Amino acid sequence: MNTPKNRKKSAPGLTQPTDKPARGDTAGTRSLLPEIEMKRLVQELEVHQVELEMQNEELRQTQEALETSRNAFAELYDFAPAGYFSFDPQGLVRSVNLLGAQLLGLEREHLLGKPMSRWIPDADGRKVFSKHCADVLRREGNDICEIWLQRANGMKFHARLRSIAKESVEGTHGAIRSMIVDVTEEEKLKIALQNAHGELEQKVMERTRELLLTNKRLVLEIGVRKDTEESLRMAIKEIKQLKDRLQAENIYLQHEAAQKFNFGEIIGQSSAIAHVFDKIEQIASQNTTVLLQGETGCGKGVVARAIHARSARKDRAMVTINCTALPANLIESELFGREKGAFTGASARQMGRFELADGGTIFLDEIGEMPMELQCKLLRVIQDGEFERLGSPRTIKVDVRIIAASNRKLEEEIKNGSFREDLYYRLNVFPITIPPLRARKDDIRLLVNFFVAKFNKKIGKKIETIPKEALEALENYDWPGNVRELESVIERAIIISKGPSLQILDQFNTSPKPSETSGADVKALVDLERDHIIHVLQKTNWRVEGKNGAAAILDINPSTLRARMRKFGINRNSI
Ligand SMILES: Nc1ncnc2c1ncn2[C@@H]1O[C@H](COP(=O)(O)OP(=O)(O)OP(=O)(O)O)[C@@H](O)[C@H]1O
Repeated sequence: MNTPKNRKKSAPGLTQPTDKPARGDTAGTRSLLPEIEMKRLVQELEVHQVELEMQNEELRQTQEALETSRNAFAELYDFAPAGYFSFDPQGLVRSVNLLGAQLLGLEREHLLGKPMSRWIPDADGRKVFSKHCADVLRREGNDICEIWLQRANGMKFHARLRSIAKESVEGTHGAIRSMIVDVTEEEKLKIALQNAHGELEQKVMERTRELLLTNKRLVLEIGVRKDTEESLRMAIKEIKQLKDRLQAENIYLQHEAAQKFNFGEIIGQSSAIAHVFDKIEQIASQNTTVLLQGETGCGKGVVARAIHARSARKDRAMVTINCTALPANLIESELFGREKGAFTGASARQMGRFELADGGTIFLDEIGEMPMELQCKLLRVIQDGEFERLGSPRTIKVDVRIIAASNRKLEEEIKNGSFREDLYYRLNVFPITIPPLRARKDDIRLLVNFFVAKFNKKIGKKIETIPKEALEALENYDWPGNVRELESVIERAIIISKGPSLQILDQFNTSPKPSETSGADVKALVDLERDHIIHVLQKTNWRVEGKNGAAAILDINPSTLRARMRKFGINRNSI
């Protein structure tokens, strides 16, 4: 900015030198100051004048800028988003912006100089306001209060006042400037929020109460369940005990039933077979040699197995030797074993059946068929438990229980000279005679049922009934082949039966019955067998083996047929 001093230096050209005396100058003054001095003064005056004019201009511009700024401020003030009020210490409105007047629904001039309390509808609010003003003035700081205000149209709104004290100048009491905002919506939201919060809390409390109750119930239920579980466990234990007892009873009953109707695998309820059962019971646990006698197929094999199964040797083997099934020249090596090269064809060392049966039982089936020379060796084994393998001088000692069986009357064989008497007495320590099936007809029905069940299972049939006539026919038949024959008849019938009823196609020849006790009749039966074998052999031109051989026609093994032939002394030359 140009200071007057500067301007004095920088604008010398502005001064207009003049020779004329200054206006108003008296003649006396002119006479006092030299003219040159006068001119200089005039020049200076002119410079001052110019400077004043410039300063005037500057002032005017500053005033204009001030006016513009004031207008802008007034606009800002009027249209600010809050009501601006200033009050004197008594609460009279000194100034208010446009929005402030609009908040109260009035023209600005109707507010100025009026007490603010006029628009505070309630006495409490008025108290709050005057206290607020006093506090603001006293603290000369920022303070907030909330009161209800009432518009000119009577509508109330919730107002928030944020006030500040205006410094008092000397001699004045200062003033309060307040910004007033309508917070009705905000308050409503706040209340709604508070209500929602309250509701939420209420709900949480209710839910918590419910959960606590549920929890309590659950705890009770768990207790009840635990009790139930405990009683269930007890019940299961009791059931198990009952089951065990039932099973035991069942086993006992089954045992009873077995005792009553069968004996292990031996089926029968007749008094004749019951007598056999008693004998088995008596002798099974002993080491005694047993001689089983009875017709072919009557069950000597099953009785031998029953004795072994009830003996202390049951866990060791029962070795069976069918003396008819073995060729005469092999019986010895089969029984006692052989060393390699003991005879032509003995390519390897072989253990005999007596050695195999060591600790167990040996069942010598069809003992009557045993060649005389071997009977002696057998006697030695029975007496001393000793023998030698074929081709070996070494004596072997064994512990074997002997059960022998014969379908021939051995006493007769002794008489015929085909069986050693001493061996017979050694074997006949405990004889058991198994009655033929015709002597125990009471067992037939039971045996039929047993075989039907057995072959149903084996063949996969479902035979459920046996016609009365069929049963009667079976009961009336004499069964020369005994139980084996009955078993074959039932197996055949099951195979051919269609549907659930048993069909028996076999024709049973019920020729006059031989007396069961007569020894002569038994002999007659043997003779019948001998005659029949001779008859068949003659028909086949003495061919034993092969498709059209006598063995095939008789439905027996060729070695069995040969044994029978030996037994009956049948040979082509002698007939
Ligand atoms: N009481 C029975 N209960 C059930 N099955 C029996 C009975 N008796 C015999 N059997 C059966 O009959 C068939 C012949 O029995 P087993 O071989 O014991 O007779 P066996 O008298 O030894 O005959 P063989 O003198 O020809 O050697 C076998 O299948 C056997 O299971």
